[in-house]
Amino acid sequence: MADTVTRSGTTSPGLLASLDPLLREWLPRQRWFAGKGRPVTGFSLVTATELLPPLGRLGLYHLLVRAHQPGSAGDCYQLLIGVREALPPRLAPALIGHVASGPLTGRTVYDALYDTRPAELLLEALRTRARIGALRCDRDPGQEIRAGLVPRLMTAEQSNSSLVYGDTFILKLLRRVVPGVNPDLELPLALAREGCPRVPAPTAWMHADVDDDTYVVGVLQPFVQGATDGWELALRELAKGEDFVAEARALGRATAEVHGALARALPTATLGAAQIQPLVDGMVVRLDAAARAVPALRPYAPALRTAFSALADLAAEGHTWTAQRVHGDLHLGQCLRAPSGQWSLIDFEGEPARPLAERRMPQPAVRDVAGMLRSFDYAASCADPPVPGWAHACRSAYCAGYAEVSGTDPRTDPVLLRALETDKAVYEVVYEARHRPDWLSVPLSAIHRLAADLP
Ligand SMILES: Nc1ncnc2c1ncn2[C@@H]1O[C@H](COP(=O)(O)OP(=O)(O)O)[C@@H](O)[C@H]1O
Ligand SMILES: O=P(O)(O)O[C@H]1O[C@H](CO)[C@@H](O[C@H]2O[C@H](CO)[C@@H](O)[C@H](O)[C@H]2O)[C@H](O)[C@H]1O
Repeated sequence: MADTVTRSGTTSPGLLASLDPLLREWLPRQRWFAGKGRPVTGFSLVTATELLPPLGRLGLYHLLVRAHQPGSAGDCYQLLIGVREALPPRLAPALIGHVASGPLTGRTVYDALYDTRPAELLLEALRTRARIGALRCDRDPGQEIRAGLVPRLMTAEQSNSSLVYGDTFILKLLRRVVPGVNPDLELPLALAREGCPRVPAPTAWMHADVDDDTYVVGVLQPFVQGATDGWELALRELAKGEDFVAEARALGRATAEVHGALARALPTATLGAAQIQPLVDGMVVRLDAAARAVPALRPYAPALRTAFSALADLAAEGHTWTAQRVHGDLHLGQCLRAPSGQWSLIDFEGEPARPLAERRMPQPAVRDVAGMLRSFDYAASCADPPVPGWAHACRSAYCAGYAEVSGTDPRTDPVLLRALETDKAVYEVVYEARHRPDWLSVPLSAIHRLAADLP
């Protein structure tokens, strides 16, 4: 690969100027674009690496670009831009546009993740630990990567983009990137070191080095073949009127296994009043912001605040909690069930909208439990006709499974659980209002229950 790759630089400024009008139109339409609802007013280049020169049939650029928007410094996105004379019909969905000015005038540019050759180049770069321009690949020497695996782009609704190679590996290319240690690589690596089998161990990874900053831009891991995610499975069982108790219990056990391994692998902390107060303050700030953004939440805000103040009160009385690294955005869709029945947890990025430093802070492990409990509630809300008691049975089984492995039933700390479930439901209200307004009633019905402090 090295001989087909040249370090970029000279063409980059002209390159971005010529892409600018096309990206302004294309970027906001992408599922993974985080700045929805605000116009993109321009771009600046963070780094550009020419992977294939645009002289032949196919040119290829790896870019990190900052998209400027009113009211923020602008998020940085990873783009893999292909350049061709014209797009074959199979690449029509990848079209970004036709360049009207600058060094690529007259050429067609497109999202190269849809294209076989660029996807192959990425795997080859990881396999060979390539260093190309800003890109630096590394891999686990203990795992073999066979050359020549056939790539396909996943079509699932995602916050990032993933390529599957021969049903053997999956490469997640992070779209919105921030400099620093990314928990989506950090935690699976730590779990692999602990020998935890509940999380696919990273096989290889790619960084972009820009001045003093390092961005994690891609993580390759074994593909769990024939897996079904917990959300799909739960909906399937609900549609048949079947309970999900055995799976919920297995998920509780899997979550506790992962928590145990994370607590062994990475620092833990004790949270007393001094540490709980900022945590509670954060919950209140998020609630207030959510109530400003979503008017339907406002009538519940005073009652919801009592869930948070009760936690602060308990801390003031001298109660302490253990904090550790957690998944941070655990829900049924982040759990994969292999045909063997084994569960794996994926996507350790945390809630994407939160600052990285916050996502990497030790927290009560019950935060993940609260996420899963909310998820059973979500699934039950989708059932038509409703299956009475389904969510309650799953929630109980999940907590019981968690207790079997960890020795602690999350329900024995109802104040913490209610605060964290409330915080999650508030997050979901904002998430749904922003991304899926038709679903807003799902977290709002939980808000109604939590505000009344009902089980
Ligand atoms: N190791 C894996 N094996 C099989 N499928 C996977 C694996 N990792 C992710 N997936 C699939 O890819 C989808 C997206 O992965 P995820 O890490 O959640 O990405 P995102 O952060 O973009 O949401 C998952 O919902 C799952 O269907
Ligand atoms: O998987 P992501 O990291 O992109 O997570 C985001 O999207 C999720 C929806 O796809 C969202 O999850 C919410 O909806 C799920 C059902 O679709 C439900 O199972 C979850 O419990 C609920 O929170 C997640 O909150 C968001 O961060």
